[in-house]
Amino acid sequence: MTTPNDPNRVIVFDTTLRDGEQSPGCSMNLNEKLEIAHGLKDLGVDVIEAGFPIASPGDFESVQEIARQVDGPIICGLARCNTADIDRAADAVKHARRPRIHVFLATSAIHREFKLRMSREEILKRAIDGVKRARDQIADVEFSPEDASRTELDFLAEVVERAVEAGATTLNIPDTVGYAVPTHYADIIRHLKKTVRGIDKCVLSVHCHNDLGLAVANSLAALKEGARQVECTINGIGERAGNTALEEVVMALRTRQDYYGLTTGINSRLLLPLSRKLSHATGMQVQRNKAIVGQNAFAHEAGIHQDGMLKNPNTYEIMRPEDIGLSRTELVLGKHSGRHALRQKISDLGYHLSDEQLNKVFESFKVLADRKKDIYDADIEALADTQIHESVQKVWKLQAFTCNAGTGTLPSAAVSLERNDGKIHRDAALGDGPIDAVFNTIDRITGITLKVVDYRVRAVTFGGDAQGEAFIEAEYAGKKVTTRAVSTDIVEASALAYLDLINRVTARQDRDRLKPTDNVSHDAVPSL
Ligand SMILES: CC(=O)SCCNC(=O)CCNC(=O)[C@H](O)C(C)(C)COP(=O)(O)OP(=O)(O)OC[C@H]1O[C@@H](n2cnc3c(N)ncnc32)[C@H](O)[C@@H]1OP(=O)(O)O
Ligand SMILES: CC(C)C(=O)C(=O)O
Repeated sequence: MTTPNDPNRVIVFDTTLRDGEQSPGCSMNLNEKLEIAHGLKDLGVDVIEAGFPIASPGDFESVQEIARQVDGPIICGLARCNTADIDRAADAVKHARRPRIHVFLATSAIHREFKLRMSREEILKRAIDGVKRARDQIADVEFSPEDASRTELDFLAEVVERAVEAGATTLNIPDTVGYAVPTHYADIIRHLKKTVRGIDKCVLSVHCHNDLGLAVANSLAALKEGARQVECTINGIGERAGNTALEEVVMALRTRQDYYGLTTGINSRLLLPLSRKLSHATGMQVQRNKAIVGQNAFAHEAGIHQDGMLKNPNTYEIMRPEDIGLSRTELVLGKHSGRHALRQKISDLGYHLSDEQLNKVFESFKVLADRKKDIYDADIEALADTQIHESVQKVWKLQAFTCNAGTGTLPSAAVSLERNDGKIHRDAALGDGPIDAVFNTIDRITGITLKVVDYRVRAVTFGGDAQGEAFIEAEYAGKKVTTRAVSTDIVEASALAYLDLINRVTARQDRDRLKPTDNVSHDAVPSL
């Protein structure tokens, strides 16, 4: 039997594989169902409604295999109130260590009149017969008066009482069409608890649909009134707008233990992995802002929130991400973010900018965020690199140069550089061409030799006075760096670009010479 000893322990009845699978586009094959069923067992659900065995040979086989292979939870099969359905369900679940049959019959006037075409008396008889037939085969029988929330209260109480008398061990009160609202649903549960004889011998269960977006709220309201089984599905999948989302109801009970005083047997850290597994199996994506398992559920973009989160996560999070299986909260950078979050991101990316540098990056970040929806780490790196690049102290400045090239002459260059101490350094060298000669001369003056691995020039404007851009990719101490410079003279553009790389290397060497205690933003110097 399923009645837990602890009166505050809620039985989690998962119907992902039955009601969940009824949602269009969510059909699963046998292997997928087995995989989900094992996941549900690991998650710690108490009951797995594995399918509706009469529905198809495939459904029967799935329920049967789950009953055979998944040991731990109660394995349940659904049946209408007729002999064939009940016997088929009994056959499917019989191999489970703890089998259950779930029989249902609609009780509301609209279903009686238009769907079943049965009188109240016929409904009572079919319900009693159904429960008895199930009880004859399996000791654990759940009965559901379908569309209970739209059923006349007195008749609902009568059907439920007769089902108890017939041997039902769990009484489920479905809000089949998601019509209930929390106070109304709580009233129904309270009324049944007060008026139905023998109801205390059964577990009172709730099964809610989300047509008005109230499935979880209604379930919680019923649990507060004394229901002790909640029927739900992973990601809230199910007919139409879905069922009560397991992850939401479980985390609500856990987070608001102070209010409900109820517990479940769920290992909440497996919620996200199972949610993802189900999405993959069904192809049904979880909406980004879905509670608990949505991509945004633990993501913050607003600067004021990010600042609060960095100071103390409790300011804007009521659950810890790791409690649902997420490694950490995400601070998403976007147009609403502030300096605190940007600083954190920049630091996570390995930069150590000064306040002044950060402010400059922040300004360009805001301009970028206005234009761009998603800001990636690479965007932030580019902004930080640009800022660092601009703030590198220029040790060497090009003062003058000449170069010679032509048929029958050796390509040569003479270069004059000014160091930042004001001294002028001059030298000359040969090369494979005039530009190579300029680079060689710069090497001789500065004492640094770069290995150029890529070199390109292109015109960046039009006409005879077009600006030429020189692009250089070079290697120094095993690290690659690129730069570009623009001039109307392509040899000068090349010399400027090369000198820019030399300046970065020099800055890096200077940094290495500085003591760690110096009040300088050392790591702001890009590595070469
Ligand atoms: C609220 C819920 O989620 S209930 C579960 C709903 N899930 C499903 O329906 C999915 C699986 N269903 C199926 O594969 C098919 O509907 C089957 C195999 C069960 C039945 O198929 P069919 O025999 O062709 O009947 P069909 O689905 O067209 O109609 C349902 C019949 O069951 C009857 N019925 C509905 N609920 C019940 C019930 N709880 N007890 C007895 N009979 C019922 C209907 O009145 C109708 O009977 P009728 O043929 O005499 O008019
Ligand atoms: C079979 C019952 C419990 C059902 O799925 C519903 O009423 O929604």
